[in-house]
Amino acid sequence: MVGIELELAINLICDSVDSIKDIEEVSIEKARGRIIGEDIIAPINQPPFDRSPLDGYALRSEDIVGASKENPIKLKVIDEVFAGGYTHKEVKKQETVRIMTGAKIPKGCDCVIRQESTDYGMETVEIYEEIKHHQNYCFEGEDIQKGSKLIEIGEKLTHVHIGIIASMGYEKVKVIRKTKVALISTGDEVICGGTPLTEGKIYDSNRRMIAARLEDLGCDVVIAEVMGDDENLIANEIKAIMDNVDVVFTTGGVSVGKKDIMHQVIQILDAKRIFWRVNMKPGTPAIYAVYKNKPLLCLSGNPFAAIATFELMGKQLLYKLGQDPDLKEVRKEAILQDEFLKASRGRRLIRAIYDEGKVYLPKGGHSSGMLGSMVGCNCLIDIKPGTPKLDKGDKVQVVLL
Ligand SMILES: Nc1nc2c(c(=O)[nH]1)N[C@H]1C(S)=C(S)[C@@H](COP(=O)(O)OP(=O)(O)OC[C@H]3O[C@@H](n4cnc5c(N)ncnc54)[C@H](O)[C@@H]3O)O[C@H]1N2
Ligand code: MOO
Repeated sequence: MVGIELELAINLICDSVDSIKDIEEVSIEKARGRIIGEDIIAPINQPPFDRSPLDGYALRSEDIVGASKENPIKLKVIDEVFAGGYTHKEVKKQETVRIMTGAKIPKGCDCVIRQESTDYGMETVEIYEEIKHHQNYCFEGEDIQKGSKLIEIGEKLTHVHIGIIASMGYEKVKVIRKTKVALISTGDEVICGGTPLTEGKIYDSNRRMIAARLEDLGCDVVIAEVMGDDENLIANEIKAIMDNVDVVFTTGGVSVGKKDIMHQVIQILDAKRIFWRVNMKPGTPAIYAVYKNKPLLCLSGNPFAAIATFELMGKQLLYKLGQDPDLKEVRKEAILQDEFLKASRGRRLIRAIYDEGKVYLPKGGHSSGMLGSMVGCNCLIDIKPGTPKLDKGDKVQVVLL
């Protein structure tokens, strides 16, 4: 093999770029899935006051010792308090306040009795059950203590984080800005959808497919173009867009054909080529270069090769840039449930479906140019070089997508 190992390729790619440090402030409505750019320290207690978890009566537990249905204890109701309100009255011996769930517990009370254990009295109330000190009592700060660290810089915000941030009264949060990506599909045979398909042409799938995947991965696709085979045009375009993006991905034109123009594009740009060819199938002829200190990853035009190498190398590059922990490569051992009869002289990665330790092959072809059988696949089986075939029951390693 003439290329480098996949692991080395990933290391070279990741070592060549710095993580994005730019922070932007976004409304919490838009913050789900973003990487937080600051520690969030609680500015208040949650709940912000001692409150009732029940609809009932707030009282002093010592006043109702021994209370039961047979031996009710009568208390004077001195006020009524709803969630959102409060009373300034202090509850003294043999007194109580009618209270609703979520309302602030009045001074003097140390517990709340549920209304079902009373006669629901308005002026006075009969209590039918004894409860203890601090029973049915929510303390200020019992959920979140003022000053505690709620979210650490670098965490990915889930809906639960958003709930917590919202409970602290914040409307905005600082996050790492999204990774800005440009995509270019090359090849004179590649045309955009919506135009008639003429002889020898094919519709572009790579640009739309990778753009959609980039959205899944939380990136901002700022440019997505179909550009033909003119190396000067492509080089000029990359020159023009590189300042506005963090990374450029291209597909097509990386192999050894007369029109495999990405080699010339890299020369015209005077970009630093880091590697060409990775010891694996699909996507062997991938090229990686650095231009204006930014990454230019050129993938094979074959749609399966393009998406597989994007998943293996492109995703790790995006992980380094945007620091989204969900983008880190995950490998699992699995037991193959089908056979794969093709010999793998070199390392081969094939599409498959992983489910709880088992892995299934999809129906349909496995070649680099075929995308149809990729539907529903959620992993790549990493087949070692020199594997004659895979049998049902073989233990394999998969890379989750
Ligand atoms: N003599 C040799 N020929 C080839 C070799 C080799 O070593 N010696 N390597 C083969 C391998 S492996 C691959 S992979 C391909 C890679 O070719 P390129 O990356 O240069 O890609 P293209 O030739 O431009 O396209 C390949 C294939 O994919 C179709 N394509 C391209 N772009 C798109 C797109 N945006 N959407 C859909 N389909 C696309 C294109 O029409 C070709 O059919 O080279 C082998 N050849
Ligand atoms: O390396 Mo290429 O993607 O197999 O056909």
